[in-house]
Amino acid sequence: MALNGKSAVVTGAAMGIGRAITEILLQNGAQVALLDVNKTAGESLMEELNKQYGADRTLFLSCNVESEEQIKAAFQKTAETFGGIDILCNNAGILNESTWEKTVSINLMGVIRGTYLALEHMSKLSGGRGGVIINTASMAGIGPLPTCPVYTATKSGVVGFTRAMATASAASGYGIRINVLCPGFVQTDLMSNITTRLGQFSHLADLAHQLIDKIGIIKVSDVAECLLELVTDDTKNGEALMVFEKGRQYVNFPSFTQ
Ligand SMILES: NC(=O)C1=CN([C@@H]2O[C@H](COP(=O)(O)OP(=O)(O)OC[C@H]3O[C@@H](n4cnc5c(N)ncnc54)[C@H](O)[C@@H]3O)[C@@H](O)[C@H]2O)C=CC1
Ligand SMILES: CCCCC/C=C\C=C\C(=O)C/C=C\C/C=C\CCCC(=O)O
Repeated sequence: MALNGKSAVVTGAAMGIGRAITEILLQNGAQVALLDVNKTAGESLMEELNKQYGADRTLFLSCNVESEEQIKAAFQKTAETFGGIDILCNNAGILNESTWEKTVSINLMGVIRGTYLALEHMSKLSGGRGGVIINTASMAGIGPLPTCPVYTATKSGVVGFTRAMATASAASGYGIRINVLCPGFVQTDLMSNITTRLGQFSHLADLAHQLIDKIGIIKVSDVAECLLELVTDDTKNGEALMVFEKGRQYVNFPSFTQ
């Protein structure tokens, strides 16, 4: 899919990986609605991007992915402003093992809420143009991160949801491809001051550091380049793409259908 003139929505767009995703979509010609719960950071980023890409290319919408109502309103506003929705990046996420119900609500339920509400705008069965949905999971969703069992569970959930929805979409004729990004450690705010957010597992922080030494830390731009591949390559549906210091790798899952 070529991105020129396409309309995209990115959740958790104000900083970190979401910001890098927003920038790569803009660089490739898309119009982007930035959804984030952090109004100050979101509005200031939109001002910066407006100067760089032109005022008609971005739209900041204050939106908490825990709220169905707020997502619905944000998608409606995006569709009215840009004339539809072609790309959704469900990226917003947190890591907090102490407030674990909130972690589930944002990381897993937020992705499901966003996807289901987007179908109303994107699915060819409900008058949409089809398109692509990319969910941000983590390598933690493939192999466990022992310091963060609930975070790991949400990311495994996002991988499973994406793969099942991708097959459901193809079998139903939605015209939407759905893929999942699985980054390793990425230099963002989520990685800093993490020890308190590991809750009852903070004593295991050394295990995480050993993993970091093993797989390295990458830049947000490395993740954004993988997103671009998953969005633009029309052959990719139901794929999980890992990205870490050694490079990128599609996950080979066992197949039970042959
Ligand atoms: N940084 C890392 O090492 C990795 C991060 N990830 C995932 O990438 C995604 C983005 O994380 P980062 O950029 O690292 O984090 P970050 O903390 O730098 O940025 C997260 C953004 O999401 C927004 N956000 C948080 N809760 C929200 C909510 N309820 N509704 C709307 N927006 C909300 C924040 O305001 C912020 O702008 C997350 O899903 C995270 O789990 C995956 C693998 C590794
Ligand atoms: C192959 C096994 C799983 C590898 C998981 C790799 C990376 C996942 C990263 C994330 O999704 C989230 C980022 C940070 C994780 C949390 C703890 C790191 C602790 C760092 C610290 O204490 O400074």
